Amino acid sequence: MTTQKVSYLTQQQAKDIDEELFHEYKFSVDQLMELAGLSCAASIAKAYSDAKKYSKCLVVVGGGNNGGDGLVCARHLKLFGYEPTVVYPKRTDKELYKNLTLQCEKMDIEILEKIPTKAQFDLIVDAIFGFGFSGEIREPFGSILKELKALEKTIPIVSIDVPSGWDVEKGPGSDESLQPECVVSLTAPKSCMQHFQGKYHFLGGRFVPKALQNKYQITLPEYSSSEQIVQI
Ligand SMILES: NC(=O)C1=CN([C@@H]2O[C@H](COP(=O)(O)OP(=O)(O)OC[C@H]3O[C@@H](n4cnc5c(N)ncnc54)[C@H](O)[C@@H]3O)[C@@H](O)[C@H]2O)[C@@H](O)CC1
Ligand SMILES: [K+]
Repeated sequence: MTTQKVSYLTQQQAKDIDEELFHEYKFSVDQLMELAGLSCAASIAKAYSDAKKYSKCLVVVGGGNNGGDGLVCARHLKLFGYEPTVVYPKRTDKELYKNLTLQCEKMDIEILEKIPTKAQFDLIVDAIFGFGFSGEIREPFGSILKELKALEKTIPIVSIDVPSGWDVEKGPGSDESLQPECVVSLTAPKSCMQHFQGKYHFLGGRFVPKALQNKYQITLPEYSSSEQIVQI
């Protein structure tokens, strides 16, 4: 764990940095998503390293880029020896998402529409909402978050970037706000993470150019050598 200082981003700053990465630095979405999803799987492999004990991972995927990170994460978890199942209630009608879904299917990762009631899982990956979340939670995600909340006391939840149901800046508020055991912040933690009380907080998404970091005056902990993640 690091004791170095870390900055927290407002929702607008997260969106501005995202825009700049794509439009000024000309990264493509799939480039950054691959690194983001990989760092989530790497964080899981670090915090929940016993791939037998935590074999059955349920990856719950939303319709935006946070969901895309979840699909990439599922693929890497499989390569790391876990047995992920994806729940993808509203498939995104874009080529990138279709490709990510196909890649999972071709790696024998089951893709379901609903959370199975009978199956037992060892770990839940929350890839429902990231920094693009706002307003009242719309269905089917309100019901899905309720189902996950009923499981969170017995199964550890790992949230990608922002715990779903949390206001990106103010933190948990509604009854549907998850209380994850682990969060993997991407690029830099969002303001809501100042309210995080879980066990593990990692930073991943090691793709921020120094000039961009300086422009937004973001202080981040140092990644060591070739590591994709650093524990905060
Ligand atoms: N530059 C970056 O920082 C990167 C960000 N990435 C990921 O991209 C995420 C942001 O992606 P997006 O901007 O696509 O946004 P999100 O994926 O956070 O959220 C957008 C999705 O949630 C839905 N949604 C929003 N509010 C809702 C509500 N109240 N009820 C129901 N549905 C709601 C939208 O319809 C949309 O499908 C980040 O959190 C991170 O996970 C990574 O993929 C790569 C790089
Ligand atoms: K999330």
